[in-house]
Amino acid sequence: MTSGVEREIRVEQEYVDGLYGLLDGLRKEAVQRLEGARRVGDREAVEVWRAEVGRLGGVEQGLCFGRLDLRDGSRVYVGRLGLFREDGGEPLLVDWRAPVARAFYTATAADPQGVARRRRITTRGREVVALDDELLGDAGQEGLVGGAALLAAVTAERTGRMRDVVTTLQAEQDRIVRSDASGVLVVQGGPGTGKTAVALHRVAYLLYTRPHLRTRGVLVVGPSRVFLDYIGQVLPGLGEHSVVTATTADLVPGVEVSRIDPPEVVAAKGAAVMADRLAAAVRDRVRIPEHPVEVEFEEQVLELDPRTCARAVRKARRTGLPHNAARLVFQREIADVLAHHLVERMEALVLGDTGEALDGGSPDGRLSEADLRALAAAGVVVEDDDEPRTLLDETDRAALRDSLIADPGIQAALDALWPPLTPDQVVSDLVERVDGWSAADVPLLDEAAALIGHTADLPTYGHVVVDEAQELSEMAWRMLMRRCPTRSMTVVGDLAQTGNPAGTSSWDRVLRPHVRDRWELAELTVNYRTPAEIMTAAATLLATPPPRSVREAGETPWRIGTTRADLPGVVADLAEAHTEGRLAVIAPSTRIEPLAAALSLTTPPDLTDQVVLLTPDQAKGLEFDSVLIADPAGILDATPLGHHDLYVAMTRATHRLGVVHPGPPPAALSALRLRSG
Ligand SMILES: Nc1ncnc2c1ncn2[C@@H]1O[C@H](COP(=O)(O)OP(=O)(O)OP(=O)(O)O)[C@@H](O)[C@H]1O
Repeated sequence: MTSGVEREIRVEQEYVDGLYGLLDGLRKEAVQRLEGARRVGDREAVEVWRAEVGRLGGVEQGLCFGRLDLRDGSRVYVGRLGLFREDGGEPLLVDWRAPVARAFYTATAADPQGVARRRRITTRGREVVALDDELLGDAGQEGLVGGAALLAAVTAERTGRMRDVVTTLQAEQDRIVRSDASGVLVVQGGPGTGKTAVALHRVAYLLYTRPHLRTRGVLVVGPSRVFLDYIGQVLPGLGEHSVVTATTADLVPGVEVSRIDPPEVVAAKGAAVMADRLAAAVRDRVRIPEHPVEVEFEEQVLELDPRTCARAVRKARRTGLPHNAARLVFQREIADVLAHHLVERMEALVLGDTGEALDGGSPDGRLSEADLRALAAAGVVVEDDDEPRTLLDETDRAALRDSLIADPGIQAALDALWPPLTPDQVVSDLVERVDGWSAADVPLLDEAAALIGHTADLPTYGHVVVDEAQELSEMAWRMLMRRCPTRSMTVVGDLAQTGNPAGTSSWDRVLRPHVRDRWELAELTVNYRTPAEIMTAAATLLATPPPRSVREAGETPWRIGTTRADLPGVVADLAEAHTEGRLAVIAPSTRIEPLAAALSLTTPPDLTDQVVLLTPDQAKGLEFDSVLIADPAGILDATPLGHHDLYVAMTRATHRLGVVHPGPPPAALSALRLRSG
């Protein structure tokens, strides 16, 4: 028996060696081509080959992880990228995203899809260390695909960095990854159901199947920089390096977020009505004078009357252009009228009703010095002969208008009516800017930028992924939609985890205004992270049942009571005694400082540390072997959605959960096992 397995491992090792040999050959060639392109200064080729070197470099671990033996006798090896014989013939390794590889994730005994055997190949480095076969000949067994490999993956100790799940992607996840939805695909699922994993694998899939996205760009939006670092290795491991990651606060360049708003202010700033208020603030900056305004141009006094201004404002607004661009239309309109007055006045000076030359400003019938200067300023050349020029043609009038606009005095008068604006000015009209901006101000600044036309350096993307999407305010959605003109998006989140007072409780409500019916919902139902015991404890915080856990961990969550004063000391002792894997201490923001001191920890956290200290907000999307909640009542009371925050905190654990509560425990946690000191 053993020798049979060993023999099989040897056979696979030989095959896998061949694949790595091919990979090495491709890498060598890519490096040479990159160097060649650099030598000749071909920047385009440098980009292409640099990307290729990155792609080939990223797939070293687990290059080949599966084999399908099909009923027709053929065999398909599945891996992180496609590899072909040097003569370009049959594929030796099929990219997991290719249609033929799909059965690796979705074939079951009940629906074998032509597969007789599915083999999982586990490698360490380049060495094949284990094989795991499933025979799909006999109907009857349903459920999770690749049970042993999956269990090994979900119980493995965490490293502080998310791994890809390409070898154990489950059928319900695969369906979402390969969905051909072209509008907005919403993936709703409870904690640990693999939403983040699925979203990232879908990005890799879309880049493979829709190559134009490589040029149009893909943006992944996550809740924090810490989270983006946490997921940062997943796409490179799938051979994809070209994706941009950002928090919503990063989406407006040059804005430094330096303060935190109270919950009610966050809610108010996030509401869609702010868009109307910003638009009104921009409109209100335009002023129509009540009385005629006198302006001077080359010693001539001209008058700007309210009706002319009102007409120019109407005309500029009718263009639908953003404020700063419409301002130029306004200026042209006014300058046209002023130029017209000026021309009339000059011509009246030199022409009579019959069109004959009259004695004008100077005794000899010539234009006065000031007139000549006005015309010269406009670029109109008046010949210095005895015959005064009688008519100004269109070109002259245009030149006169340009000179009027360029004149500092006129410019100042026009700016007083229709001022050029910056986003900061507009937002400062509406919100109190005490010392710097808050995260909730960023979508307002972006909205203002759109209203005034300050959007030149803001990139757009062909596809946008939004993680923890339940946290986005209506204003943040408006900002994201501006980054994605095609509205091709993958939106993943859990309405039961919404902690942001401006976040959502309905996908339809936030999406419909932008895409109407062009969004569809997919759901994930199995929790791969949090063991059943912990989910049962956390479920007391919810009105609806949580997702089914894929496993029990055998460790019952516990609680310890303490006093307010002793909390940091008790938590520090527990953290010190902790030896198994990574531990997250999750506490309300008011407790972070004393806890950081007691635990000698720094903030912001480094997730690869053995112990980290986080607020529930910072813990969103992350996971740890063990979680210690310090002051659950403090979390519950901190915001109107405190019960969601506590639920998020409790569901970060892959193995162990403890709760330290000063005073009596919150009712929802009172049934937890009481642990002695
Ligand atoms: N098919 C799978 N095979 C192995 N591990 C998986 C699979 N799906 C999910 N996981 C693991 O489960 C954990 C949770 O996944 P993920 O973070 O994507 O969940 P989530 O739905 O985004 O959770 P949350 O809403 O709590 O942020 C991760 O460690 C992930 O690697």
